Amino acid sequence: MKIALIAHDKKKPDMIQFATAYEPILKKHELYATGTTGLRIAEATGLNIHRYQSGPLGGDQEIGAMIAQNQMDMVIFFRDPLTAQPHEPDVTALLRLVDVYSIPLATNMGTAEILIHGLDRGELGWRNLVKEKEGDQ
Ligand SMILES: O=C(CO)COP(=O)(O)O
Repeated sequence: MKIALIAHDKKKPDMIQFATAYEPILKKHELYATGTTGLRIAEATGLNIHRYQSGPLGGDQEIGAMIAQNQMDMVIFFRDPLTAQPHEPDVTALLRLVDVYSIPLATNMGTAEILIHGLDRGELGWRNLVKEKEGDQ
């Protein structure tokens, strides 16, 4: 499965904690991240992670483009609900595409834990069916 990991600055410690705790599960999947989040995760863990641009420089949009091509299976995006972001329109656009394509999304640690356990139990298998169907068209 392809998983996007994104965290706003004040939520990066949460993301590091999450990626460290679930490294054994995450390492079985293809990981993508916005620039700084990806760098921090790579520094803190042994995870191999494809890094896009930093969020404010277009990273959210790059991940959005993958979603638009049905190439992303799960998004874990620890947003900071208390700080204004200069690229808020990009954040909104990414979250909109997640809903357009019914991609499982966690915006906080509580939901991320549930998603990652579901992923490990193989509960995202339906994504392969969606992708196979897309390929048929
Ligand atoms: O701003 C972000 C998502 O909107 C995250 O970007 P960085 O991972 O580059 O800090």
